[in-house]
Amino acid sequence: MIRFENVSKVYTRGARPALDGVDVEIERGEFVFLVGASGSGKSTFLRLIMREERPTAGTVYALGRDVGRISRWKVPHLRRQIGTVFQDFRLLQDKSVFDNVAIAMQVIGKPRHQVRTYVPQVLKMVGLEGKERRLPTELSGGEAQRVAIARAFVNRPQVLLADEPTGNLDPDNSIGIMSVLDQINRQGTTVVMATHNNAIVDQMRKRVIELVDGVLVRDQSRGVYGAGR
Ligand SMILES: Nc1ncnc2c1ncn2[C@@H]1O[C@H](COP(=O)(O)OP(=O)(O)OP(=O)(O)O)[C@@H](O)[C@H]1O
Repeated sequence: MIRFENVSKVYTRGARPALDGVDVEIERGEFVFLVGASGSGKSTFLRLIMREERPTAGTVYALGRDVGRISRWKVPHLRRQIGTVFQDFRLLQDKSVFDNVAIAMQVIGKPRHQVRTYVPQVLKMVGLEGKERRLPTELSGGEAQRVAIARAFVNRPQVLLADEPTGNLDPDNSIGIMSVLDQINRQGTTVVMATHNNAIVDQMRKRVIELVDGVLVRDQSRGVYGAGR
């Protein structure tokens, strides 16, 4: 599903690599935490998968393709199959909850009857039934992140990448968000989540990949945040 083969990423010539010789494989249907200190390369790892960056050396495969080499015009097609969620939600502030999610379907040309059917279904799944007409300013942080997840998932991507999705949330809301991500994973979507949230990682007992200064130092199934360190 996702494979890094000896991947390095150097943003600025002469600077320390953001990723340094990373080799790892993530299978279809897995749930993986990516942990490490600030600046250890977690966001870079995710950006390489969605082709926001290209590797300086090595190869990144996602969904059967060499992501660094697909032509520019095929990048949108790749991204359709990869949902993304960020710490800061990134909602359209002047659009309702419903419209924030509907847009993800409309931009890829899904017919209106499908939008009317699937948007309420996915909003229900994330626990926002009855809040379709609210604006983002009328939501709590936890609710806003649920909208962002609904938007990322409504087209049923094969992969969901989440960069610090609980970073702005209190512990209760974080647990709620993790339960939604877990449900999504149980429906078959591969989830890769970068996080500093040790309580969440310790509680979920999923695979943990740890980066230190761009080097993969640990890959543990059913791991915890700071094993053996
Ligand atoms: N666009 C960029 N240009 C230059 N350097 C960058 C760029 N993006 C990231 N870096 C550098 O690459 C390294 C890894 O950054 P990255 O954002 O991947 O780390 P991270 O683990 O996601 O950090 P955080 O937890 O703070 O988000 C850092 O040293 C960072 O300063």
